[in-house]
Formats: sequence, structure tokens, C-alpha cells
Amino acid sequence: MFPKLTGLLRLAGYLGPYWKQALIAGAALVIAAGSVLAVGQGLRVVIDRGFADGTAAALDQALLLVGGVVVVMAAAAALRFYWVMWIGERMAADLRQDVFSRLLTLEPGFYLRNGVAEIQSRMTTDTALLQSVLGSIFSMALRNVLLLIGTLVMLIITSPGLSAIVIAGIPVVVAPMLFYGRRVRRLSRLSQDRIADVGSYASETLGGIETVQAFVHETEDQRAFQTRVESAFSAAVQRIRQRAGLNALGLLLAFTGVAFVLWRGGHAVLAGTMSAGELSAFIFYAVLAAGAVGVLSEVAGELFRASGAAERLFELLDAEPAIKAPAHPLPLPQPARGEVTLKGVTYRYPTRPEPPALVDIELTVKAGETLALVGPSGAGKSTLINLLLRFYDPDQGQVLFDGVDLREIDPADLRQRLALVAQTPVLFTGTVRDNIRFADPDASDQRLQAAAADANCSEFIAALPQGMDTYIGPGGLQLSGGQRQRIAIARAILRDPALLLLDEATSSLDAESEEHVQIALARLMAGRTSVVIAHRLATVRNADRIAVLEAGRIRAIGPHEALTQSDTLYAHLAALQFQ
Ligand SMILES: Nc1ncnc2c1ncn2[C@@H]1O[C@H](COP(=O)(O)OP(=O)(O)OP(=O)(O)O)[C@@H](O)[C@H]1O
Repeated sequence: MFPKLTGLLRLAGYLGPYWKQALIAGAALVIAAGSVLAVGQGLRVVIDRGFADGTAAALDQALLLVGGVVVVMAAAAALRFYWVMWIGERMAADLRQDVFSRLLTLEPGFYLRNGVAEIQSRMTTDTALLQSVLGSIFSMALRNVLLLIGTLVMLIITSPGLSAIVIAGIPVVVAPMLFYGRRVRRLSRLSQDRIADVGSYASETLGGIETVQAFVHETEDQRAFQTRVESAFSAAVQRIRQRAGLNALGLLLAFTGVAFVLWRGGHAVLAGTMSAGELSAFIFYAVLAAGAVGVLSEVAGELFRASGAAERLFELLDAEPAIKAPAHPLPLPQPARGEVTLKGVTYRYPTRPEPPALVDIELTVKAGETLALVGPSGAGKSTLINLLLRFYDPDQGQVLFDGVDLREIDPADLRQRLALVAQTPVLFTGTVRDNIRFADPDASDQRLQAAAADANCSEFIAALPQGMDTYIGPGGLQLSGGQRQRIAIARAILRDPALLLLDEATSSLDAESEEHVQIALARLMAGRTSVVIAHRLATVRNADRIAVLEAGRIRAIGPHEALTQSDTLYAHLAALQFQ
């Protein structure tokens, strides 16, 4: 029955480090609320002494007092506002950082299951909502809770008889609010989910804008987006409807109470059992109390909404990485040899277990050896590379690096010894220097330059307007395809890995650019263990051995010449596929 505020309660944990600020805010809150209450007493004095007794001096004095109280109230209110907002912003910032740090530890499979765009949207919209709620709404809620308690106390002091009526009315006001609050929370979760849909659709479509426009798919995307926006809108409207009801009910009940009190109190004054000042003060407090209830009913909805948002964020914070370091990771031998062994490895993608992506793989790549992986599309080549990176763990069998099972070591330790050059190089917003340095943030400038030179980058980097410090745009898209590949190779060279994992580009570059890339690759591969998904004849010819994959199994393994003779699939691939 009671609406859950667990999300918000857990957020309270984020308040811990800021207890000093919270103390100041709390004190300001109490002083501000106290001064509002004192104004009511001032009012009583002004009316009973000033008006009723008819002395101007008493009136002046009372008003002066009220004036002083008002100054204190304003100062305290400013302090309260500043510090509560500060705490709100700080907590949202901390939460955002924690969520991002957690997201970085989650394995790629998590993103395949949940969608990057959806997670991104949670990071932005849910934290933004929390930011606003924690900052302003929470402060309003606290202020009004305090005010409500204070006014109730003052009501009892002023007139116990009349307050009994007010207090009896409280459950009548609060019960429907709690009931409505629960609905609002549920609906606001729904509404946030819909907004996340909108966000993820937009980012996927805009991310693929070239394909969208090339296929003139704008109208369809517009329509699909509209459906999502409309569904977010109707979820929001449902939520707003409940909120509107909640507000109306709160105000109606509260002010009906005030009218009733006024009626009873008026009779008491007429009967002479209550002074006019007391009734005025009482009404002042009753209106304050009603106002506080009104504000609370309004912000309660927001609080429940924020609680929903917090829950969505905590879901991300609670996501346990499937791939993580064991409690007592084994050390890898120093220096690394770069030897890889797969023993009876079978792997099924959890999202599609049948057919398995890899079946009973037995494979050893010796230190310094170059192994090419070839096979038809979907044979399992990328999956094998992903297992070597330990993005997934095999369902059966073992993957060993330098003789140690990958599950026994810290993934970071393993990956320190690897470098990946993907088929389409992934670069990040920043300069050329930032992108090469990605492999080793502490690398000296000299090493950076050497890596760039080895990767055949020096010439084109020198021709860029600011050389190494040229900004290459989001995703490095202000460089040509061949240049991006060479930067990716420079990055891998700077890493100086014991094991290189390379997915050769299939898109054909022009002959000159291609040659630059090939020379860079040859330098990168020289003298280190390399596992290469091969698409070029030159690569398979230069490889020490080639593993031919088909439907998740290794059907043949050996050097190029031998395989051309012995394996029909390989001969077929060599004739048709390799350029
Ligand atoms: N995330 C995934 N979820 C479910 N199945 C997947 C996933 N990724 C790949 N697969 C499936 O696993 C099999 C092996 O895929 P993999 O990407 O390893 O093939 P590949 O040999 O690298 O192909 P290509 O040369 O086309 O890149 C395929 O049947 C593919 O459909």
C-alpha cells in the first residue's frame, strides 16, 4: 500500500560525505521555518496588544519585532537554498560518476543485451531529473515538512481544542496522497522508460545518419520516432493526470479544513472563549499548515518520480560485471611471451545459444608466431578474438595466456599485454596525439613520435595544420579511412603488446594508402605473437599457420601452400575471397 521511496532512501547514502554542509543547510532550514512560525506570534501580539489595547507604541514595537524576524527569515532562507541546492548538485554529480565508473567495468555482452543508447539515456535523463529534484524539490519538501510540524505544534499551543479538529483531519489528507503517490511513482518509471526509448532511437538513427540518408529512410524514421515520442507523451500525460488529481485533492482537503476551523474559531471568539489575536494566529498557522500540505502533495509526486529515476540508476550501479578479476588473481609470467592456448573451447552467445559460435576448439599459438584465421562469414573468427580478450568466458574448456587460465588472472593484467586493431578503427574525439597516447597515457613524446613513424603516420601528421595536435573530430572522422587505420596501428605499436589481435580491414583502400597500411602492419607484427583475421592473400602467405574455421570448428590448420593442396574450403577461399 505504501509507496516506495527506496530509491531516494538509498540516495541518502550519498549525503554522507557532505554531512557538514547538510548540517548548515539543516540549521538554516530550522531557523527559516522557526522565523516563519515566529511571525504568527508577532501577528497575535500586534492584534491583541496593538489593536485591542489601542496603544500605538505597543503596535510599533510589535511591528519592529516582526520586521527583525523577517530579516532573519530571509537570510536563513537564502542560506538554506544555497546549501540544499549545492548538496543536490553534488550528489547528482557523484552518482553520475559512480554509474559511469560501474558502466566501464561491465563486459561488452552487457551492452549487447541492454543497448548502449538505452543506458546512455538513463545516464543523462535520469540523473538530470535527480539533479533537479535533489536540488530544489527536496529542499521544498524538507522546508514544508518542518513547517508542517512547527505549525502543528504552534496550533496546539494556540488552541488545543481547534487543533484537535486539524489533527483529526490529517489522516484524511495523507492517506489519499500516499495512495496516489504510489501510482505516480509507477507511472513515472514508465514515463522515464519511454523517454529512454526516444533517446535511444534518436541516437541510433543519428549515429547512422549516412545510411539513413543514403537509403532515403528519413520518412520511416520520422514515423517510428513519432510513435515513440507519442508513447512517451501519453505515459507523461497519465502521470500528469495522477499528479493533477493529487494536487487538487491535497489543496481541497487542506483548505476545507481551514474553512471549518475558521467557522468554529469564529464562534469561539463570538462566545468570548478565544481572543481575536489568538484566532488570527491560529488561522495564520492553519493556512501555513494547509499551504505546506499543498506543497507537499505537489512535491510528493516529484519525489516519487525521482525515486523511480534513482531506482533505474541503481539498477545500473548494481549490475555485476560477468567478467572480473578473481579474488586472488594469479600473476602472469614476466616478461610476457604471448603464447596462447585454447583447450576444448566451446562458446555459445547467451542471446542465441544454438548453434554454438565455437565448438571444441583446440589451438596453440606459439610465442612470436603469426596465426591467420580464415573462414566464411559467421564461422566464429571474431568470437575467437573476443575470447582471447576475455570479453566472454568459454562455456566449456579453457583459454590460456602464457600457460595461465584467463579466469585465474585479472583481465586488466591480461589486456595490458594485448593490443587490438579492429576492422574499422575506433578513434575518439580529440587530437592525433590523444588518440595515439590512448594506448599509454604516460608515454614520452619521443615514444609517441617513434610509434607514429613506425605506423607510417609521420608524413600525413606533419601535413595536418597543427601536426600531432590537430583536432580530428568525434570518432576521428576528420581523417581518411587509411589515416584512421594507421593511427590505430600507431596506437597498438605504442602499446608494444606481447600478443597482437588484428581484424584486417575488408574495405579496400587505394593502392598507395593500402601499401602504407601494410608496411605499418608488418612493423607492428614483426617479432610478436599475432592472431589475425585475414582477408588478404599477402597476409595468409606471410602467416606461419592458418586456421580454417567453419561453423565454429577448426576444420584445417597449416601453412598456406599445404592448405591450398589439402583443404577444399581453403582453396576455394584463396581463389575467390582473398584479394
Ligand atoms: N552478440 C551475438 N549474439 C548472438 N550471436 C552472435 C553474436 N555475435 C555473433 N554471433 C553469432 O556467432 C557466430 C559467429 O560469429 P562471428 O562474429 O564470430 O563470425 P565471424 O567469423 O567473425 O564472421 P565475419 O567474418 O562475418 O565477421 C555467427 O553465427 C553469429 O551470427
